[in-house]
Amino acid sequence: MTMDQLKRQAAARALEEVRDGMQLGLGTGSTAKHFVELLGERVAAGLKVIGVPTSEATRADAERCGVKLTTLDEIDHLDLTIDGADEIDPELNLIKGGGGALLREKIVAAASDRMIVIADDSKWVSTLGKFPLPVEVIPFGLGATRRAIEKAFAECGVSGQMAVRKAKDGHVFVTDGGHWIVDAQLGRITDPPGLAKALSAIPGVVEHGLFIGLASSAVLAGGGGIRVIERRKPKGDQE
Ligand SMILES: O=C[C@H](O)[C@H](O)[C@H](O)COP(=O)(O)O
Repeated sequence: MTMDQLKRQAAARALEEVRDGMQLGLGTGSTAKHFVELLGERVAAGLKVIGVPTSEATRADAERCGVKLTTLDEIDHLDLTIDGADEIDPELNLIKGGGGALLREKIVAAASDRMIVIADDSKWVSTLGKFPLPVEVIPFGLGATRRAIEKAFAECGVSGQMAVRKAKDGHVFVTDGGHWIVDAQLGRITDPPGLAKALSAIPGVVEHGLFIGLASSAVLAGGGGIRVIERRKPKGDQE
């Protein structure tokens, strides 16, 4: 089975959790795209849901698939968010933002009663950090922000190369919110909640790709079938 087929299987399993009338957060990336397409098929067959997209790319996909959309200004909460991830650890802490959508993804996940992470099982790791950690920053004062990020890394016992993300055309990658992303090659993040807190305290950091205590469950598709892992601690618990 190809990686893409595994992603679609995980998306299909998560779709089983969707009920008529739900307000959904719609994630970003190649796995979330499968979910939006499968959701579109259910909508065409009569399912009534409304979604909040986490990126302009997902907005376009959802519109193409006939999924009705709204915003977090028009509704006050979401029942369920389905999104992919770049890494998932056994506590269901995540690294997200490989596609640059981390800011809207985190706002949507935080506004949602539940978040299901869908992935092929190559995303499952014992310790986060092999995937470069995306940190979304304001371009103004970037030198100072980078120094503050380095200091936060040192205080949290991690270090590694940082690079401003470039788009395929070689220009600086600009997020949907108009910010830049610094990717940090940390290798091993031993205290994800501690690092998340330290990064959030830096003025030039808009958001970072550590999702702590947000995922309720993970659906992992692999050669041996599908595994569903439930988070043991309540949503928002970072200890
Ligand atoms: O910014 C992008 C998102 O966080 C994605 O959910 C993440 O990068 C995983 O994407 P994919 O499903 O394409 O591996």
